Amino acid sequence: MTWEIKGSCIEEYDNYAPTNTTHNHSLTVSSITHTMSSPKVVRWGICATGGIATTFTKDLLVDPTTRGVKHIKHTVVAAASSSSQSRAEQFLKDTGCPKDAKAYGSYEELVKDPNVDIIYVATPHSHHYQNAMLALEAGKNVLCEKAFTVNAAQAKELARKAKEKNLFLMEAVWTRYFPLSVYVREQITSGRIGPVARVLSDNSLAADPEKSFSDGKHRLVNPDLAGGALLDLGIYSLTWVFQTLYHTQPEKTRKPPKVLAALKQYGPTKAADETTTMILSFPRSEEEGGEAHAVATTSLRVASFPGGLKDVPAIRIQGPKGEIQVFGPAYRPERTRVILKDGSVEEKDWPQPGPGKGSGWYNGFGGGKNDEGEGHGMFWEADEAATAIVEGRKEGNYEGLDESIVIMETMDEVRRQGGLEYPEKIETTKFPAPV
Ligand SMILES: NC(=O)C1=CN([C@@H]2O[C@H](COP(=O)(O)OP(=O)(O)OC[C@H]3O[C@@H](n4cnc5c(N)ncnc54)[C@H](OP(=O)(O)O)[C@@H]3O)[C@@H](O)[C@H]2O)C=CC1
Ligand SMILES: O=C1OC[C@@H](O)[C@H](O)[C@H]1O
Repeated sequence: MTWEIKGSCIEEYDNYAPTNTTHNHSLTVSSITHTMSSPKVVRWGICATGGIATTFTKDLLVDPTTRGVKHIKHTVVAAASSSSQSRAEQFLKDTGCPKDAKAYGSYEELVKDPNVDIIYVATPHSHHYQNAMLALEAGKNVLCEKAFTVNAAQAKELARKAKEKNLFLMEAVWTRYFPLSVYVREQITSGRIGPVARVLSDNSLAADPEKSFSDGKHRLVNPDLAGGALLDLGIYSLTWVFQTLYHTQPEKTRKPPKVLAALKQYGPTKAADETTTMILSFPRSEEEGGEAHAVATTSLRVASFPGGLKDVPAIRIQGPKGEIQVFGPAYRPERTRVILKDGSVEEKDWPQPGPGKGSGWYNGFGGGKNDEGEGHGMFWEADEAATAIVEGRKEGNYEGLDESIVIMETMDEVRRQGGLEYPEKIETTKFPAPV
């Protein structure tokens, strides 16, 4: 096999374009051209065996050429469960992993496996810091589920450790890597709607919490697991705000927002948020359009789409020349609409590619579905992580560690204003956590 890296140019997802459009779509995923006789295989180790680990692993095993990706392939060489080795074995079977993949009964064993190139951390956010640090300390690259950590101090420590060890580290905010998100950012940077003046962003699920999580143990409401709407769902409301108002700015001039927050505690546990709303103000020079505003909101009580209705935009990105609307759940949108001042309207559908229908998604508390073989959309972030490793990059292209840290700082400030603190054992930066 040869794997040649050249100096400049782009890689295209040339088989994947939105439907209902004549738009000529090419996505820049790297700053180098890959010329190869066969794709580079990246070997994954899966840390935890819960809901999202299952969805992600199934997506990893979808043939990348079904989305036009030819320069890399993914394989799963190991998975670990903190509960038992047999659970890891079952996980490997259920997700259709290669027969020789190793099953471990502890995360410590997984990170020592010399065949693993990158670890995907899929534990509750309360545990991301400890689990990602374990992997980095052992010399492994890491893709870590959202929310990256419980607080910004932990995020900074992980970034520091990755740098010290010269390892790749990325927060797994899958939505950022969707072709739909790339398209939206391109509409902004090309100036199509003018400088963005305001963003309205909602990611809310009417989860019926007292009924669905009546014992208070579910990760969405359990303070020991950093429960609440903000870290689980609000991160997507903020993702849309940051990827449109912050990431689209030149790195040198990006400035963190001022934040004003209202946070309602979830009654039964009083240590997780039920509904949180943030007003953000991004400082900008006059040449950049001046100060820009955002309202980002999230809730476990009420829904962005009551009754499953998806005809209300979850995100509205507004500029003087027009507005971009994004439909479907903020974490997995499937349609965009651009409305320009001249009255023209352009709609695009963005179904997830893959062998299945791409119609279901895992929602973290028993709803939704995860159809056999469907493209869920988590492969885009996996492609980015694998591409970075092959290229020798240490961060993701569409959300670097500095940006993950600024977002964690924003959520810290929201929690400070709302009086939401988690137990010290999960807020700590000590590694390993004191028992
Ligand atoms: N990107 C996305 O779309 C989604 C992302 N997520 C994120 O993924 C993470 C996991 O969520 P999800 O898969 O729904 O959660 P689950 O509860 O389904 O799975 C979490 C897994 O983590 C492991 N684990 C380790 N320690 C603990 C602990 N103390 N309590 C509970 N589980 C533990 C367990 O696996 P084992 O016993 O094998 O070690 C468990 O199965 C969260 O950070 C969440 O924000 C969740 C849903 C969707
Ligand atoms: O990341 C997520 O996206 C889908 C949600 O339903 C889930 O709770 C969350 O963790």
